[in-house]
Amino acid sequence: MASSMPPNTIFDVVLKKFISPLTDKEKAEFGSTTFHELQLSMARIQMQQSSKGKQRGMHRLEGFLEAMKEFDKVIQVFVNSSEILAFVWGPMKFLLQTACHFSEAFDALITAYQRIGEQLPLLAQHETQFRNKTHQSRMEKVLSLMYKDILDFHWKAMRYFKRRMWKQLFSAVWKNFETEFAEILRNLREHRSLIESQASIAQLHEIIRTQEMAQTTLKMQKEEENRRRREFCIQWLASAPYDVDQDAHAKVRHTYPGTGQWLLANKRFMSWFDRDMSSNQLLWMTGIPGAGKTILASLVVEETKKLPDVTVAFFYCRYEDLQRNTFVAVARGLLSQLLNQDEDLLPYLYEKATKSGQTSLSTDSLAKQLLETAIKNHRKLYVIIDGIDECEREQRKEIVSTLESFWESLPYTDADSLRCLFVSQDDSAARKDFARMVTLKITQSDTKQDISSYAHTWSQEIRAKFGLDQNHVQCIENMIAEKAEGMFLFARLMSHYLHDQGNVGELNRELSPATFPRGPLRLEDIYGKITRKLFGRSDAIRSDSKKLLSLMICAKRPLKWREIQCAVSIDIDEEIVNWEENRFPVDSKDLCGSLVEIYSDGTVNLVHHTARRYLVDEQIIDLAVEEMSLTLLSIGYLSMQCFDSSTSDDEVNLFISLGYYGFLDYAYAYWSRHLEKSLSLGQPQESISELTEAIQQFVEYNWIEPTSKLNVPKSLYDHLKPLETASNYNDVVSAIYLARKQLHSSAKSIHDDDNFRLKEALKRVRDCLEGEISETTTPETFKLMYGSQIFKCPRPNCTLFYNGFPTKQLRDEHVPKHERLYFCSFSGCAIATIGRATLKELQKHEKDAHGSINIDDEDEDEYPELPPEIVSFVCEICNASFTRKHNLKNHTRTKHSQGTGSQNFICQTCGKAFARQGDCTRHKSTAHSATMKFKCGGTLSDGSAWGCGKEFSRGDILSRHWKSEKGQRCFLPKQLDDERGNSTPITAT
Ligand SMILES: Nc1ncnc2c1ncn2[C@@H]1O[C@H](COP(=O)(O)OP(=O)(O)OP(=O)(O)O)[C@@H](O)[C@H]1O
Repeated sequence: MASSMPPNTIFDVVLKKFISPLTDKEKAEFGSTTFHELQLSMARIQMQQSSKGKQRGMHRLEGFLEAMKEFDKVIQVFVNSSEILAFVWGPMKFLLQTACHFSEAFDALITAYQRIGEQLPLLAQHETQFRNKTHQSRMEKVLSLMYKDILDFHWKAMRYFKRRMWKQLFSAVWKNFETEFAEILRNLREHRSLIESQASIAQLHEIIRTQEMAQTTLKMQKEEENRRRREFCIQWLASAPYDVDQDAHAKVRHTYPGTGQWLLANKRFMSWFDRDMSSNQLLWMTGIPGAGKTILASLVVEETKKLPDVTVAFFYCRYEDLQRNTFVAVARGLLSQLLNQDEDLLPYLYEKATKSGQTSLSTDSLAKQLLETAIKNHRKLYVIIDGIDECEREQRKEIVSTLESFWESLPYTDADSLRCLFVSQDDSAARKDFARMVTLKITQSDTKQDISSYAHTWSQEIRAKFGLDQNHVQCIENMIAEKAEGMFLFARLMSHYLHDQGNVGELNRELSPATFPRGPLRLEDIYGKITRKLFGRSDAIRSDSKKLLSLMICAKRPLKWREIQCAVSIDIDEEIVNWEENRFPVDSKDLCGSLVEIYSDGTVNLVHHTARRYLVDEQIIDLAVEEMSLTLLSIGYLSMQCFDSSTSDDEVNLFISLGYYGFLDYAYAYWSRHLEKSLSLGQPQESISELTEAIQQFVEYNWIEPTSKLNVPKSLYDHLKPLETASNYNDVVSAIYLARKQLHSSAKSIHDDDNFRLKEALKRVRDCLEGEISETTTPETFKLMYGSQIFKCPRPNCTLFYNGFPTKQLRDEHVPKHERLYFCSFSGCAIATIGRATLKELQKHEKDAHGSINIDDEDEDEYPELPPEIVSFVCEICNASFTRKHNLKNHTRTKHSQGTGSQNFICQTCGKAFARQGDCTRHKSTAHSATMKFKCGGTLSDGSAWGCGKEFSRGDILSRHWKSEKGQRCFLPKQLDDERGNSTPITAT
C-alpha cells in the first residue's frame, strides 16, 4: 500500500501527503478501488435515480472520466502503480455515493467534475512528448501538479461530505468552497497550457512560482474574511461571557485545591464522564441550595476539556439575570463556543445570521435549528449547563427537552457522541424535567471532606489574624464543618464572619455556646449574625452599609461599583453630585462583608439570593421605603441643573470631571421602573405627595407634546392613580408609558422618547464624554467615574447602553443593527437586548416569558381632577407651591424660563426674554460671556500669579472646579497665601 511504501516518484510524494490524514479504513477502501468499481457504483446510482424518475445528468461526468483514463495511461511511463489512480476513483466513488441522496449536493458535485473535466487535456494526443527523453522530467512534473489538483479537490470536498451534518451545512459551505474550487480550476488550466505549449523549464518554474504566490494571497484573504465573519457571528450571538464565568468559578476552587475530587470518583459521574465505562449520556446533578454545585460544574468543565479530541460547551445561568436565564441565552452561549471549535460552522452560522433579519439571535426556533446542527456535527461533545433552576419554568423545560430530543434523535450508533450534564437544585419542576435521566444527588457526606478542608484553610487564617492556639483553631474548624451540614455557602459565610471579628474577645464571644449553640444552625441564623455585626458599627458605617444593601436589592440590573459611588454622592436638594466627599470611602466588602460579591465586570451584588430574601423578610431593608427613595433619587437626579439644556458644553465638561454623570445610564433607563415598583408596593400619603410633586416637575420640564396620539392603556392609568393629583397627570402617565416602552420598543419607537428633552441631555453628555477627557480629571479618576467603555449604544434596552464599547467605531457599527427589530420590555431580559424580529413574536415572547399583556391594545382612559397639595415652597412669580425646594427650582426653570410664562426680563444683547431676573443675568453671563467671567486665578501677595486662568460663566461652576483634583491644585497657592494672612479677594471680571 502506498502509505507504507517509501515515496520514489513525485506522484508518490503527492499521494503520500493526501493519504496521511485518512483513516485506516479509508486508506484501505480507496487504495483498492478500481475504475470498474467506480463505474458499477455510478450505474447503481443512475438506476436508483431513474427508478424514481429523478435522473441528475450523470453523463456530465464523462469528460472527467475520459481525461482521467488518458491520464492513467500516460503516467504509466513514470509510475507503475495502480494506486495512483485508485486514490482518484476511491474518493470519487465515496463522494458520489454520499451526495446521491441529496439532489442539491449531487448536482453541485457533478457540475464540479464537469468543470474539472473541461480543464483537463486529453493527453493521448501529447503522448510522444511524454516519451521524449528531453521533455520527460518536465512533463512528469506538470502531470504531478495536475494530479495534485485533483487530489486537492477531493480532499477539500471530502472534508465537507464527511461532516455528520453536511446536508444542513451544505449550501453555506459549498458557497464558500467556490473560491477554493476556482483556484483549483485556474491551476488546472495553467497546467494544461504548459502541456499544450510544450513549455520550457523556465516557464514551468514561473507558473509554479505565481501559483504559490496566488495561494498565499488567497490564504491571507480567506483568513481575513473568516476573521470578519467570525466577529460578525460572535456579535450576532451576543453570548453572556461564559469564559468569564468559568474563570471566576474555577478561581474559587483553585484557592482551595483538591475540592471536588470526590465527584470525579463518583460512579454515576464516571458513567457519564468516562467514555470507556459509559452508559449514561444524560445526567442530572442536584443538591441543596448553596451546596457548591456551580463550583463543581466548573470542575467538570475543566476536566472534560482535558479529555482528548472532545468538544466542550457549557453555560452558567445566574440568579435573576434574564440575560442568561432563557433558552435563547443558553443557545447563544453554546453556539459561540461550538463556533470557536468547529471551522465548518462559520459559513453556516454566518449565512443564517445574515439572513435572519435579527440583530442578534433571538428566536427560539432559529436557536434550536442552529443548535441542533452545531451539536450534531460533533463526534464527541460534552454539554454542561449549570443553574437551570434559575430560569422560568417554560425556559427550563425548553432547555432540557431540546437537548434531550437532540440526543434521542441521534442514530443508535452515535448515541455516545453527545453527553449532557444538567445542574440544578432539586425541586418538583426539576424532578419532572429530569425524570428520564440518571440523577446524581450531592449529599452531605459527599461534600464533607471539601468543606472540612475549606474550614481548615479558614481556621488557619483566623489563627493567623488572632494568634490562637491549635486547640482553639481545631474547635473553630470543627464547628464550621459541622454546622455547614453539606452547604458550602454556609461554611463560607460563617468562616468570613468569624474572620471579620474585631479582636479575640469578640471572637471568643462568638464561639461561646450561648452565641453559637450546639446543634444545627439555619442559613438565616448566620445571615442574622452577619447583619447584626454590620449594623452594630458606627452610625456612619451602618448607614453606608444599608445604603449599599438597598441599592443592590432594589436595582433593576446589577449595578457597577462606579454607578453606586455616583448614586450615593447625589444631593438632590443642593443639586450637586459631591463625588469627592460623599462617595463611599471604603469598598463594598468593608461595607457589607461577606454579604457582597464583586464580579469581574465591575458589578457588585449580593452573595446569594437567600441573602436578599433574608434582608427583606426580616425587614432589615424595607423594600417599599427603599424603592421610593431610589425612585426619588433617580427623578431628582435627572432634574438637576447639569442636565438642563441651558448648560453650556464647557459646564458639562466640568460636571463630567466632577463625576456628575456616573449614574446617568441607570437613572435614565430605570426611573420609571422604580416609580412603578414603588407604587405597587404601597406607599404612605406623604411619600406619594412627594413623588407626585417630583414627577410633575420632571415631566413638565422634559415633556414634548407627541405628534401622534398615544394609546396609553387604561391599566397604566389605574396603576398610576396615586399620582393623579399632578397637574399634568396625563403627560405623566404618557411619559411613564413611553419610558416603559423605550425598554422594549421597536426601531419605529426608538424615537418615542423624543418626547422627552432628557434624550437630548443624554446625547450631549455622552458626546462630551466621548470628546476629549476633561483636563480637570486625571485618566485614572475619569475611569473610576465612568469606566473605560464610554462609547455607548443609544438604546436603553440594549446592554451596551451601559456596558458600552471601547471605541467609537465598534459602537457605530453596532447601532444600525438595531433597526427594524422589536425589543422586550423586561429589563435584563435577553430579548430586551436583542429583540424579536416581528411585533407579533415579541408579544408572544413577553406573554410566554413574562406573562405580560400587550399594553398597546388597551384603550386610553379619562383621568380625574386634582385634589389640594401640601405646601412648603412657593413660587414668587406664579404662587405655585411645592413640598421640596428642588421641585420649586425645577418649576421655575421650566415655567419661568424662556419660551413659557410671563417674560419681563430682556437680554439687551440678544433680545431673549426671561421670566426671572436671575435667569436673565445668568443667560448674559453664559451666552455673552465677554461681559462677565469667573476666573480661576489672580495675583498672590508677592505679586506672582495663581490658578490655571480658565474662565467660567458662573461662580458656582468655578467653585466646583476648585473641588476637582486639578482645581484643588490651582487653588492651593492661594489657600496657603490666605493662611499666611495675605488674603486677597477673588472677583468676577
Ligand atoms: N470548592 C469550593 N471552594 C470554596 N468555596 C466554595 C466551593 N464550592 C462552593 N463554594 C462557595 O460556596 C458558595 C455556594 O457555592 P455555589 O454557588 O457553587 O452553590 P450552588 O449549589 O450552585 O448554589 P445555588 O443553590 O444558588 O445553585 C459560593 O459562595 C462559593 O464560592
